[in-house]
Amino acid sequence: MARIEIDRVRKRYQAERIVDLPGGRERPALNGVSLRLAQGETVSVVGSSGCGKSTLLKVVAGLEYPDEGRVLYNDHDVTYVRPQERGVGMVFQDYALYPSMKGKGNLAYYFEVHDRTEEEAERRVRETADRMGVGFETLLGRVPTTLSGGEQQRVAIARCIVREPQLFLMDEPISNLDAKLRERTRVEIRKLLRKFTITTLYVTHDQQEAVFMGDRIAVMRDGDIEQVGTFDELYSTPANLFVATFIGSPPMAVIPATIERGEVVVPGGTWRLPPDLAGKLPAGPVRAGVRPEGWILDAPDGVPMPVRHRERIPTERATFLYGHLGEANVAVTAPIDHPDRSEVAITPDWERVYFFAAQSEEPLHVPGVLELF
Ligand SMILES: Nc1ncnc2c1ncn2[C@@H]1O[C@H](COP(=O)(O)OP(=O)(O)OP(=O)(O)O)[C@@H](O)[C@H]1O
Repeated sequence: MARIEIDRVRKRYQAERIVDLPGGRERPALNGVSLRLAQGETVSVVGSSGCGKSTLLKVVAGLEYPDEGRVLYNDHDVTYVRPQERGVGMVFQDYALYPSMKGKGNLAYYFEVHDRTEEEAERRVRETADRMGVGFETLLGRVPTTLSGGEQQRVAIARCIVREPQLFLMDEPISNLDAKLRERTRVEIRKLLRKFTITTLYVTHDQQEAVFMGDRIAVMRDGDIEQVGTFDELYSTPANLFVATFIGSPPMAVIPATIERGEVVVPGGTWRLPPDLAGKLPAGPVRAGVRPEGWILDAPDGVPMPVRHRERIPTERATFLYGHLGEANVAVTAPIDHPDRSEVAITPDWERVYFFAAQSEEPLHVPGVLELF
């Protein structure tokens, strides 16, 4: 197990394959990324396609070398150490099991190529199988083609664990599985990670999976990490508008607004600001950010919102009402028995509303945070 430090890593692929940004600018796959993982911690790396997640993982594994920056395991600089000397276990989307070997052979192969004794291999495979939990033993006697995707992924994970890696690197390990199996397998992986407490970097494009797996979550965009934190930190104190809208489902509504004489003017109406907020926000255009649970329904100063559709969430005893204010998509949490109406009136709960600059992603006001200026 190791403490990992990724220190200002920059990685640019060959010029002809670099992604172009609008305006002819080019950007590297990693743009000076820093991240620390505590011993035994799982950090999820989440972001949309092409943002650099896999490249980050490859640099940490030693499969790619950075142009600048360093990677340290327990304070040792391993930036240019070969992957096989780093003690990392890697699990990818395609299971990459040795197809001709049974589960047991897949686990024991490492000991064979490293000239370890058969007794050691036997003992370690047995210990790992025991720790992998119920039903794993039976997978040892089967070849990969006879296993389901989830089973193959369990064998792939066990094949890493049997080598006692310092670090686990997982890149979309369950994205090839169907929805039901994905759910089951993610619970299983999470349990294993907790049980073995191996430091893990877990890459996914799925926000919910990132939240489920990670002790902390790193949100990436265009080669940069925008913010790292627990789900609660990212949800309640997002560093910018991108993180605010990326984390949370349904997402935060972002409503173009104008601050004028202590009021917020939005498409379809006006809300009066409480005095502390009125004194804090600059007059002129801003963007108001409100999460589904941050609305008050049918207050006297509510702005009308036509309800386009409703989604009942029985497990939460709630209904989401979806509509628009101007161009902005809005989701509102309502009680499960909220009457089916074509229009509701909505007012932000001022204790929960965010304000962002109109032209940049900078937060102007984050609820619960006293001073941003
Ligand atoms: N071998 C390569 N050569 C050239 N460009 C590459 C190479 N690998 C990745 N890239 C580019 O670098 C950027 C980051 O890619 P990367 O695979 O790290 O993103 P990602 O976030 O993992 O994406 P995805 O979720 O689609 O796998 C992308 O623009 C990609 O096209």
